[in-house]
Formats: sequence, structure tokens, C-alpha cells
Amino acid sequence: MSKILKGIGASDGIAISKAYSLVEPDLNFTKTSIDGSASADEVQKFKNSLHETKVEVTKIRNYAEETVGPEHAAIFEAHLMVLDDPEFVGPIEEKITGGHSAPQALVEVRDQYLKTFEEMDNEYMRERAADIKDVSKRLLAHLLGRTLPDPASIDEEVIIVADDLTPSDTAQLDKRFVKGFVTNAGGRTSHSAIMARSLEIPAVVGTKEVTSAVNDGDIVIVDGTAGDVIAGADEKEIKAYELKTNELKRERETLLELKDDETETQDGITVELGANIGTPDDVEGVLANGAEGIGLFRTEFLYMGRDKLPTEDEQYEAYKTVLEKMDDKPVVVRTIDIGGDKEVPALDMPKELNPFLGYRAIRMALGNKELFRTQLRALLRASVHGNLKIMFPMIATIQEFEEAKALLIECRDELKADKVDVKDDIETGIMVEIPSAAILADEFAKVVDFFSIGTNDLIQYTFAADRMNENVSYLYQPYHPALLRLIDNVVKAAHREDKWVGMCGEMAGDSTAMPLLIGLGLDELSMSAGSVLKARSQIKNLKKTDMEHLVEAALRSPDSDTVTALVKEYTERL
Ligand SMILES: C=C(OP(=O)(O)O)C(=O)O
Ligand SMILES: [Mg+2]
Repeated sequence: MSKILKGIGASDGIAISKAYSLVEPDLNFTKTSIDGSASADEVQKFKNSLHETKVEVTKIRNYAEETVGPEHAAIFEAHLMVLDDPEFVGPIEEKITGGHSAPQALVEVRDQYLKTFEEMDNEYMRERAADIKDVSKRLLAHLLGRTLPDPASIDEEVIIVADDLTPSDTAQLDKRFVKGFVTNAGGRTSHSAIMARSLEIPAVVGTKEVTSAVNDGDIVIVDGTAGDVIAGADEKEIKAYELKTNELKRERETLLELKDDETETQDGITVELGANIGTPDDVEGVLANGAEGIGLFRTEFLYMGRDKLPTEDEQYEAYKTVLEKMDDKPVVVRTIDIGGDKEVPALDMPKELNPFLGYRAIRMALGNKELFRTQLRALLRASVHGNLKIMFPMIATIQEFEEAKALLIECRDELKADKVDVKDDIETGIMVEIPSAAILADEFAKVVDFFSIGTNDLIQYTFAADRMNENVSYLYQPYHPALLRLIDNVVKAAHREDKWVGMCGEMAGDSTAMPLLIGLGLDELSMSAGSVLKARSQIKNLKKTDMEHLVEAALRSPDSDTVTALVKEYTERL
């Protein structure tokens, strides 16, 4: 019997495949002692597990080297070194000979090392502690006969089932094998959902119970458009969804006819449609979907899923690749936005009580100038390879923008003094995602070259409702007049100063919001690549002057329901 779970559709499309559970097994065990005669067997058992672990880590290392490159595979090299280190293995064997069970001996030696390393307050030693922790977990799983999930070793088509996926887990998913994912937690604008959209993998989040409803190997259907998950699907259900997949394919083929068109309303107003990306690999999807530029390159993904920070040269190569592939089309690169739900293991970030209100994005970049300078220098060097625009995230005050811009100019002058080619007229703008910036947009408009409204955060900060928390998701209201008035204020302030204003939050690709966004007068909309053609087709059917009347009424409405009713009324008249 199949079971239908309801969640939040996080990334469109249908996937049908076997479930692969990313749930960690219980590695607890009961403490037993071994008498002298059995200790030789116990040592042998340990050696066998050690061997199996080495084989497994070697396999993971080779696979990582092939798929994500040697720099990401280096961490597994360090793990193999621990497994070969007599100073790690020796004391474990001694403890077993002294009467400990193998799991107990391993855990005791591991804890001794961790205590010593963690007390050392030295980054290198902390990394070694992380290696010991990782390797011991794998070894313990072998000793106890339990299997650890390992997304990097997936080499057949699967649908990942997990409690939650961190952005760095998602960054490591290989699209060739991972056909979809379903999680218990999360919302439409959590970063794992955003990554799923840029990878164009169907995903459903926030199901609350998928990890208990689905077993490893069950056939699962993920309908990322409807937010449905069918666990243990039968033949009939699979057939029905295969038909639906074909229908979607046909719809897509029709949309593809619009790939090279301009995006123009019925009354001749053009809107630029961009796509959001996280890595250079995403550019393929941007071009395949006919986007006219990149409205948001979330560069923090270059820093995630690895244990060292990317160097200036590595970043330069990444930015250059994107700019060249985009062939003079605009590319808005946002400087590092970590913190919140985006953690970078290579940076020792403090744990905070309120991470979304804490040391995040520009705050962290301005507090960590060397890290910021590395990125700015890489961007400036890459600027000669295309149409680069630089954008600062989470700007709350004009002083933050000015400080960031001053650092950019300082880096530019330094490079020029060293005779490095840098473009002179790079536009610099800000994300409007904090209400203070939206309210003071008239003052900001005098100093920035452009705005891009980040509704994912602007909504959460306007309604004080965590974008990741299902319990307050009823307050996360993109169509609410309070939000529309903020957007209206930003657009008007920008246009008074002849500056362009875009939107790069998820609302930019939302078909219910689209009539409002056209009426509000946004110049650019940047969304998941997969939404671009649908948005183009929708805009072609809208008349800007009508949508302006819609917006007038919407701005005077008391709540979201009234606004959505108005949108319905205006679009039904088409
Ligand atoms: C685009 C945005 O930034 P991010 O989703 O990366 O926080 C936003 O807040 O709308
Ligand atoms: Mg944001």
C-alpha cells in the first residue's frame, strides 16, 4: 500500500526512483569487557573493520576526485592517513588486549585525541580533530555492522530522503544520480530548496514525516510542483506519473519556442529576465532556459562543502568562467553571504542564538577584511572578461555600503598599481532585503548604481517570521500589502534617480506575484533558471497599464487575501 505525504513543493518536476535514506544510524552500543582468551579475536575483528573502512574511504576519495575535483577529495586523503597512523591504531589495539571491546577501545582513544586537539585552539589541530571524529564514526559503524549514509558514494539513480539537508549537503549532490529529494524540515526559501531549483532537481520539503514513512529502497514518486510524495508507489501510480511527466515534457517543448524572444508586455514594456546561480556549472541551465543574464550569483556556494577557503586565483577562475560563458550578458555577482543557514566549515563561525539576525553577509565580510579583499580582488580581475556588476548583501545602513565600496576601490587601485587590468565602470549595487534599506531607498538611490530586492529575507524580516520554520510559515506572506508598499517605495526611489531595480528573491519567479511585479515597475526579475520561460510566457500576456491599476488597489488593501483576490480578478479579465 502506498502512502501519500503532503509537503511544500520546493522545486518543480516529477521524479520516480528508489529511496536513499540519509538518516544516520544509531551508533550506541552496550559496554562489555572481553576476557583474555577472546581478545585476539576482538583485535582481528578491529583489523577487519579497519580494512573495510580503508576500502570504503578510498572508494569515496576516488569518486570525489572524479566528480568534484582533487581539492574536495583531499579531505579523504587525510582520513586515510588517520587510518594508517600507528599512533591512532596502536593504542586501540592495546586497549582491546587489555580487556576492552573494540567499539569501547575505539571510542576511548577517539575521545582522548579529541580532548587534546580541541584544547589546542589552533585551526590545523581543529581540522585534525574533525578528521578523527569522521573516521571514528565510519570505523564504529563497521564494528557495529551498521551502514552510514554517504551522498558522495551514490552511483545509481535515487531519491534522497532526509530529516533536513544543509546547503553544503545539497552542494555535493550529483545530479546524474540524485533525481530528487524529500525532507522532513524546511520551507520554499530555505537554501536547500533554492539549490534544488538551480540544479533543476524535483524536491519536496517540510513533509514532517518522510524519514519514518519511507524505507531505503522503496519506490518513491516526488511531485515537486504539487508538493506531493508517494511512498511505496504501486504500478498504477507509477504509470499515472509517467503520463504526467510526458505532459510536462510537451509543455516544456512549447515554452522552449520562446527561448530567444525578448520579454515584453502586451503594451511594449520590456522586462529583463535573469537567472540565479550558485556555481559556474549552473550557467548551462541559464543558457538552456533563455535567461537574458544572471541576476544573482550566490558566491558563498564556492566556500561551502570543502574544508579550505577558495583562494583568489580559484575564485578568479570561477568568475571568469561565468562571465565568459555569459558572453557580455549582465552578471550580477553577490559578495559572500554566509551565516544564517549557510555555514562554511573552513571558517570558525561562532554559534549564535539568532543566526539570521546575527553576524551574517556584509557584517561578517566587513569584520573579516582579508577574506573580503580576496573576493573583491578576484572579482575585479575577472571584470575584464564580461559584463560584471557587483552586489553587496544584507545592507542595513548607507555606511555599510560606503565601507564596502571604499574597500572595493582600494583593491582596484592596488591592482592597477600592479598593472593588472581592471574594468573602470563596474556597477555596484545592493540587495534590499532588510526593511531599513527599503524604507530609506531614496537616500540609498543617490549612492548605489542599482537595487535588487531579496524578498526571501525581506519577507522574513518584515513579518519577523523565520523563513525556515514551518510553524510560522503562515506569516511568510509575499502578497501582503506591507511588503508591496516596501517594494513600491524602492522602485519609485530608484527610478527618481534613474537607477534600475530588480528582484532576485523567489517571489520574482512566482506566477501569482507576476502581475503585481509588472505593475510595480521592476526593471529586472531574476529567478531559478527553470522558471524563466514560464515567466516570459506569462508577461507576454500582461498589459502594464492594467497591472498598474491592479497595484494601486493592492497597495490600499488590508491583507494578502484581498490582494490575491484582486490578482485573480484582474488576470481573469485577460
Ligand atoms: C535572494 C535572497 O538572498 P538569499 O536567498 O541567498 O538569502 C533573498 O534574501 O531574497
Ligand atoms: Mg537574502
